Amino acid sequence: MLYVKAPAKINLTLDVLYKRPDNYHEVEMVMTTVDLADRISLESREDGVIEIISTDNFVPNDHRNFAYQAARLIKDTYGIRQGVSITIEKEIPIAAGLAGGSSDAAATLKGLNELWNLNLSIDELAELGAKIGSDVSFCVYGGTALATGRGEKIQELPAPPSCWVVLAKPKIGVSTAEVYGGLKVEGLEHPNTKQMIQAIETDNYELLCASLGNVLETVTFKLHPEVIMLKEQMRRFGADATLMSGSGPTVFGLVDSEARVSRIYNGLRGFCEEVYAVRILGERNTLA
Ligand SMILES: C[C@@](CO)(OP(=O)(O)O)[C@H](O)COP(=O)(O)OP(=O)(O)OC[C@H]1O[C@@H](n2ccc(N)nc2=O)[C@H](O)[C@@H]1O
Ligand SMILES: Nc1ncnc2c1ncn2[C@@H]1O[C@H](COP(=O)(O)OP(=O)(O)O)[C@@H](O)[C@H]1O
Repeated sequence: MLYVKAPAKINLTLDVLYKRPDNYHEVEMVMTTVDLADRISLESREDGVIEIISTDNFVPNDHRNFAYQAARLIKDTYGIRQGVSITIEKEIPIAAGLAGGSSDAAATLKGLNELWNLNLSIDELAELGAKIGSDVSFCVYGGTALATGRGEKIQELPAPPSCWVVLAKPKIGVSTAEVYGGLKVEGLEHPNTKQMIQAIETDNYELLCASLGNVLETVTFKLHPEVIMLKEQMRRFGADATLMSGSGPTVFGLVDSEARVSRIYNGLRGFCEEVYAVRILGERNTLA
């Protein structure tokens, strides 16, 4: 049995440059992993079957599961005869903008590389991951990175300034495809990606807070106005800066003092069930 951690990501910036002919959007995103993670265990089996076991009823247990797709891809690409039982202990909220499914796929790719002695490099695993979803390559590397293309081209960045991240997810799920589909690229207010990278490279927490930005907020705010309210509440309870992660609806707040973390956490818990106080992981993953 092999255990692999699958951490969630947040988007510190998310910019869309244009809509591509293949119907994806060309993006520029600064992403980082946080220490809220699913736990994946993998057990090789001789009958060739890929089995998904999860206690969470909202996690698909068939070919729709991204971890299933990762195992299928490895089996088909490298002609592997064995199967695998994949147990997913879900901690990351689903359809939340935190890349839970993509991270499960990335952890499965890394785990199977080890379990089946494939000796693939992290770059090869990231390339395989891009076939499953745009966020999977980033999840293979973890840490902090600039993601471009449709999200699959990854340039490593140093760890951001140390701080706390309070995450709050309203009781709604958001479809990534619907949010991208509702975006009007003309007239967008673009985040300053270069300034965000500078903030990270110079370890400047104030500049990082000032550089947060996500163009998808405009779409999700229209669909679900409660997300704006949550951002405002978080700010009122004392977060230094707030942003929606990915396509949402999770909102995160950055805080540099531990005392304020509990105030924000306790304040939000009053009207939002899913609240987490976590740290930025910062460093890149090593292979499983
Ligand atoms: C918005 C982001 C930000 O990190 O994350 P989430 O909110 O999903 O966590 C990502 O761009 C989501 O990546 P991911 O969830 O892997 O998306 P995919 O499965 O590749 O694509 C789902 C759908 O989103 C749209 N899509 C996705 C990526 C992209 N660059 N342009 C798009 O237009 C397409 O309609 C696609 O069919
Ligand atoms: N391992 C998995 N964990 C969670 N959801 C999954 C998984 N595999 C496939 N899905 C499907 O992917 C959809 C998006 O889920 P998720 O990756 O959690 O969100 P997001 O794209 O917002 O980061 C879910 O609605 C779910 O049906």
